Amino acid sequence: MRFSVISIFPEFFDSPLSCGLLSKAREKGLIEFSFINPRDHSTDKHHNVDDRPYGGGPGMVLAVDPIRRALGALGPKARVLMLSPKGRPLTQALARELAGEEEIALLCGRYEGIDARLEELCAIEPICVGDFVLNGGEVGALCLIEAVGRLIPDFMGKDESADEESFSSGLLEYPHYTRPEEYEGLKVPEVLSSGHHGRIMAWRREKSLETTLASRPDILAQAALTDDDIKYLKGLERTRPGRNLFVALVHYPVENKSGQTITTSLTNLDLHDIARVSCTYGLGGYFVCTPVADQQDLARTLIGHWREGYGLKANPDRGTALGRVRVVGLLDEAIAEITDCTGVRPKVVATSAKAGNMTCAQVSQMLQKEPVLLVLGTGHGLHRDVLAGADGMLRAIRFMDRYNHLSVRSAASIMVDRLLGDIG
Ligand SMILES: C[S@@+](CC[C@H](N)C(=O)[O-])C[C@H]1O[C@@H](n2cnc3c(N)ncnc32)[C@H](O)[C@@H]1O
Repeated sequence: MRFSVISIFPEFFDSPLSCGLLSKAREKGLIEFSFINPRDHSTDKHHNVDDRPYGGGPGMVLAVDPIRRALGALGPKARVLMLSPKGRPLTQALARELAGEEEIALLCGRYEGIDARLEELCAIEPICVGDFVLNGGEVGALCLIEAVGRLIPDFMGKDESADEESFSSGLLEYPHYTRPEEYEGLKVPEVLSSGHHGRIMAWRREKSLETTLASRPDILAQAALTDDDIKYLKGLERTRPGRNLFVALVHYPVENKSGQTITTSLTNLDLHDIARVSCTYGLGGYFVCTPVADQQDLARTLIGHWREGYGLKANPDRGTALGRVRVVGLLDEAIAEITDCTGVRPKVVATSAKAGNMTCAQVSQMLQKEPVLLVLGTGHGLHRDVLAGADGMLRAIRFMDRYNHLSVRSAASIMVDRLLGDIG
């Protein structure tokens, strides 16, 4: 495989490519490197390659012409990648795909980046090595060279090493140990000295699942899992940020179509469905807020049927879900109850189909450390005073579309799932 690096700092690569396995791969002829400096392709008498940005602002921009000329020096089969924060993320799957190429060209930006017209003129794939900004593409190019290079046959002592590593199976790798067998009172797990291949494999899979759950639940949610994996995960202790999430369904004060203050009636479906969501996602609780005494009685009668009456015999699971419902008069009572039981006043996050700028990621972050009360409205939405009194407002579901009229039950399910997913 050949890596052709287009960079105004080719010397950047001297040391990393002259040690360790990359240097051995070069000696064995598995990988070849060539460097193209855009300065050598500049028609400017001072070999300048950058200029000031149109529209003003700080920094310089790499000009299109010297870079385009530099790309002209590549072989016909080169797949041209440009290191860029806006690119496709560099993942193990992409590294595997790239390991099958004959020639990879790596275009390294500097300063504010490269004149945007280059991408209109040349077939270039932008690649990003992480959600952060580097000074230039060179460090990213080195990441890619190493991630791809080590997947080339014969690069590593044993090719199977790559199959068991983190990300290869969609999970993080299990922990490793070496001698001494005991250090500072910490022993190497007994199973690893048992010589029992089957037990060692099973232990490693379990540790891999545990490590991924603890460190990267986001990738666990996407990983291919066997029935045994799922059974093992079900038995694991885990922190459940969902316990910090409370939901309130407000029947007063809400607004009608004309913006007048109204009280809406309770619906059996809202009661059941949001209770089931609350139970499924392990929420801290679900408050139904109505100051109307008859409506409160009705809610308690319905709950009683499933908790103690005939419903309990017919479907005990429903009783479990409805056991989470608390009937209160006003939202403030829900806030006071949560404050009493958690010792902390919850952050109140209002919801609306029309407005809101808090992201689910921000609220998920809050749930890691404090209780949050997600407030849903009925009728034509929460009263303006409730919105004004909230600590924040969650961005509307499908905020970019014209039609986003969901039932409050659907909205509650979607929001809770976005905040907690399968793992939270
Ligand atoms: C200072 S950065 C330019 C950042 C650019 N102004 C922006 O905000 O997107 C200079 C160069 O570093 C490289 N670079 C910086 N961060 C990167 C990342 N996360 N992944 C890949 N390349 C990156 C790119 O080649 C980029 O053109």
